[in-house]
Amino acid sequence: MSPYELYLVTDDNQDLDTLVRVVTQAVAGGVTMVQLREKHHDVRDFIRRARAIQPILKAANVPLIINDRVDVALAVNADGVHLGQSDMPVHDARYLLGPEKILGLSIESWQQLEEAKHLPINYIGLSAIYPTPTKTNTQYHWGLNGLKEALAVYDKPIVAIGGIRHDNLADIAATGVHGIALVSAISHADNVTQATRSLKAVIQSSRLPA
Ligand SMILES: Cc1ncc(COP(=O)(O)OP(=O)(O)O)c(N)n1
Ligand SMILES: Cc1nc(C(=O)O)sc1CCOP(=O)(O)O
Ligand SMILES: [Mg+2]
Repeated sequence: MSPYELYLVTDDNQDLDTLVRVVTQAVAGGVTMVQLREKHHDVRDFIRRARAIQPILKAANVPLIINDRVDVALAVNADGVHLGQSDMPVHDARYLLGPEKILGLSIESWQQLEEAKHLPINYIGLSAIYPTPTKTNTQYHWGLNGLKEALAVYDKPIVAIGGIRHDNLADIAATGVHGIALVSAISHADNVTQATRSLKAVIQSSRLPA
């Protein structure tokens, strides 16, 4: 099983109590990785929110990934960082984080995919599979065929992100992609645990036999 299989990216609009509830319930439902994504809070709140969810994730052995900020990841001793194309360059991040931490990079074009083959990263986020209201500044939409082609030419794990929900999940999972990252399908569910279990069941039943 890939550690990226069902990857929750948190909703930065949710207050601390909601964040803790969503992460607790998503872990109960079987998420395999959690990224804390903060776009509005200051660095103190970012660290506070990371420390609030960290014990829940540690108890369940679910890695905590910090979005954008290597300093926050180092401060809380998170398991890794996810960087975009305008965040800290990956060589600098790898130098600061050391060889063991998980480092992910968003890939928004075929040229970036080619360049990523030579970078010291653990996985890429294929940005974005479909347009999504959760992040409106995505540069390119890979679609199902782009995802399949990327899987054919890139050797490290690929995480699909953007506009993935219950009704299009099976097709994405059937490509054999290593991970599926979701914000709203988990964070905005009425019953987070049940939604997570159900998403995971779709992923596992859609995978081609090895
Ligand atoms: C798993 C994953 N993939 C892509 C992204 C997007 O990162 P980025 O391009 O840096 O955009 P922001 O999330 O920082 O707005 C991601 N966060 N996670
Ligand atoms: C955080 C993020 N990054 C993306 C990218 O394509 O780089 S899309 C995205 C948000 C995904 O939200 P939802 O699952 O609600 O569509
Ligand atoms: Mg970023």
